[in-house]
Amino acid sequence: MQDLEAEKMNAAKEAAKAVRSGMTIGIGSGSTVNHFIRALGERVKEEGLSVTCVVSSSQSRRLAEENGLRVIEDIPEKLDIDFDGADEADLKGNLIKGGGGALTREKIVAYNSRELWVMVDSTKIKRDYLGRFPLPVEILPFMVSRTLKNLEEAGCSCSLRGGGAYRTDNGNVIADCRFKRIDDPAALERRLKMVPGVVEVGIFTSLTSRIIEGTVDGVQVYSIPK
Ligand SMILES: O=C(CO)[C@H](O)[C@H](O)COP(=O)(O)O
Repeated sequence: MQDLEAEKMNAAKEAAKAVRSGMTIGIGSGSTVNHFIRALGERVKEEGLSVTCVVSSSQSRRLAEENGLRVIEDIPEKLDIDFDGADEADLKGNLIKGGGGALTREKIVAYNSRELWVMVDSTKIKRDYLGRFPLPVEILPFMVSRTLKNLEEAGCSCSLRGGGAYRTDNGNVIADCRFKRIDDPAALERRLKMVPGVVEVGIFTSLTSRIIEGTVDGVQVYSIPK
């Protein structure tokens, strides 16, 4: 049986090796990122690395601080590298994110970083098309039933995460949108962002620089040309 946790850990440990003292990095959210934070925390403790980070969720913030990382909220310069996970990734670097609900801050952090390194287990890599994982879209709670209908006009069926009870760190709700398949991620991202009430769409395009896929005994690294 595949040990996905071991794959995530291998990807995270490999990524953590790239951090150098003095860097300011982005840190996303999720179980793979949690492995990354712990691996980096060990390096901070053992090697005395000085690392500053901007994190994309309250949960990652807690773990980062517990592991001795310095967390800041804002910075005028771009971050050196953003390290994050994904729910799906293709080999052009298109991603579906937001399984953990932190997609808006994750996209802000990724956009404002020189590089985005994505750490995934082998089940997340999709060689044909994205869209088996329901696409998370963060929306305002105001007139939410109309926003869901407007999203469905793009060819999906939507449900509110937790029946509407789930709230993001920004106080919004998440619509999980089921498409049969996503053939043109960039066009769909643009289309959904036009719907009033949509705060952010969990499709990430043109941001990824590197995908680190954890395998049973190591990693496979894919560099994504810009
Ligand atoms: O986008 C995310 C959170 O919003 C995560 O990166 C994504 O859900 C993957 O999580 P995990 O590493 O637990 O599989």
